[in-house]
Amino acid sequence: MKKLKEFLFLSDKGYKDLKKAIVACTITNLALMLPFCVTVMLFNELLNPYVGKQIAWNHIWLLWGIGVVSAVLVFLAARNDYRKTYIASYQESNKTRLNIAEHLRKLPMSFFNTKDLSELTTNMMSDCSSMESMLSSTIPPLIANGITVTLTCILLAFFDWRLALCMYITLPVAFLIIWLSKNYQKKLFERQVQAKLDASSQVQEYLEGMKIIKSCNLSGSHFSALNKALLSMKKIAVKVEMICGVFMSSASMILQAGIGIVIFVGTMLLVKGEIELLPLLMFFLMVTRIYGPILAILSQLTTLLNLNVVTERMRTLLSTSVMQGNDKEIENCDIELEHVTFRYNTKDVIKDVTCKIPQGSITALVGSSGSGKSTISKLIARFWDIQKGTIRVGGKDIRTMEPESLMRKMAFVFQDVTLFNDTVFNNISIGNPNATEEEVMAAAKAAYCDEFVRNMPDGYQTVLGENGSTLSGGERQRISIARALLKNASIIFLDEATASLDPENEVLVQKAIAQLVENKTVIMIAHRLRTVVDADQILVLDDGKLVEYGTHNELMKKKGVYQKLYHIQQESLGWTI
Ligand SMILES: Nc1ncnc2c1ncn2[C@@H]1O[C@H](COP(=O)(O)OP(=O)(O)OP(=O)(O)O)[C@@H](O)[C@H]1O
Repeated sequence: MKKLKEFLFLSDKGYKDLKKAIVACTITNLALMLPFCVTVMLFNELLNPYVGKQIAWNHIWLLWGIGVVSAVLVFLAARNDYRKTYIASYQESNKTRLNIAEHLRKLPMSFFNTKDLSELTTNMMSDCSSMESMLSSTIPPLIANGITVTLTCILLAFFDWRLALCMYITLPVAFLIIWLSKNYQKKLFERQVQAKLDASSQVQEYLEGMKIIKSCNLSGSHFSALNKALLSMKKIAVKVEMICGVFMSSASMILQAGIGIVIFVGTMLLVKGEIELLPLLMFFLMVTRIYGPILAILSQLTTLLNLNVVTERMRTLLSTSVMQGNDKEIENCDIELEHVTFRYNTKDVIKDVTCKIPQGSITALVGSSGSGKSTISKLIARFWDIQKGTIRVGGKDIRTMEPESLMRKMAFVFQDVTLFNDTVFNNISIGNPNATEEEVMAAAKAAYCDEFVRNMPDGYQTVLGENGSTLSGGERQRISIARALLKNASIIFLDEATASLDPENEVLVQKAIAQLVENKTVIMIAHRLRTVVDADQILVLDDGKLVEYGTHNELMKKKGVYQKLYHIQQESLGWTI
């Protein structure tokens, strides 16, 4: 049982609930035997005239009474069983989903580099659902059925051990069939899980790429990839059903052959006068009922034996170590990079970078596309841990800092703004969930959001749709600035937020940014060099190396990479189409 707890990642409460559910299921099973016993006793009374006795009508009425009471008991036991199994298992799987979400938040970004989104969605939804059904409709009934069948077996052996033996003689063979087929079934099951993952990944890609598929008329090739994935999922599902069906039917046929054996042996014993009619009838009745729970055990056993297939991915996910660090406070916001080298996969993308970003300064990161500007800013925010060197904020190595505490000091305004399918108000207040309504409004006003938000159908309570699809680029950008303003972090990262905006929106966003960066340490990733002319220092990156640094004037005088880039951009401004 302890193993089961680890296997299913149960909390202490979940484990206790599971044990309660097993007891509740066993009680239901035992309660279900009451009407059966009453029926046997009724038979006994009604058969009295055939053995020269009188029917005792008071007994019959008493048995009727017991029958009604046992029906009520069955109802109460079933209700209790439902509460203890289903409700508890839904609560537990909800907790597991939240645990996964919480764990994901603490994982380094390198983990997400190796996972695709649909796999994580499957983890949270489908794997948790499988565990939910294990907890509700597989494990408690399976164990309860096991207990009931064993108890019944012992009870029947007291009546007549020979018939009890006949009843259970086929059971080991049926179990053996399922046991021997378990490895084969597991392989099939693994293939089915993989096919489902592939299909959901294809569906996600298809939906995400809908715009491109439509605009480039790619319907044929993309649809065929999706079609192929769905087809192979169907094929493997049919195969699994068929093969599992064959094993289950064989086990069930062999098991139920026990009915014939009981009838045959029972009749022989009756003819020889070694058994009375009533116990024989009881065995006949029992034999038709007992195989139901045993078959249920057999079919659930397959699922239980494949449990690790379902839990394997969850285990990998939940056992991936989270980012370490306990320090919560920093004294200032001076940032220092010392011989920093970093790679995402195999190739170094940041190479031996050493630089200082003083508190309260504006530092611009410039360089050609792919030179490592975004990577440097993500490393300072500890989205990834570096492989060589040290990054310090306020004099402390960021690897010793608790990622959340570090993140509290930082706010980001990126070009690709992420908005949630929630109200405008909630999208802004993500910056500081404890902010009052007035503070949220003030941040929205300062970020020039107030006017367009008030023109929306429900004002601040308007739901934005998935990723704010109903807003323009500039509006989305201003909401993200309001969010950052509300966070009031000391270090601001700007990924040249205005690069893709029209002039009118650009002016508004620039004004909002001016409010945001006042008295802050600012790191801006600049694509257009005219925006960095006033920066306190400019770091020039080339192929992951820091090749130059200084102010605009200093770098222009150097006549190096920066000056070259600057001139190229100046020339391009003069181009017309
Ligand atoms: N998540 C990632 N996984 C693997 N490689 C990545 C990842 N992100 C970036 N890279 C690679 O790292 C290198 C630096 O990328 P980065 O985004 O930091 O450059 P950049 O200077 O910001 O580029 P741009 O100006 O085009 O945004 C590139 O070669 C890029 O392909």
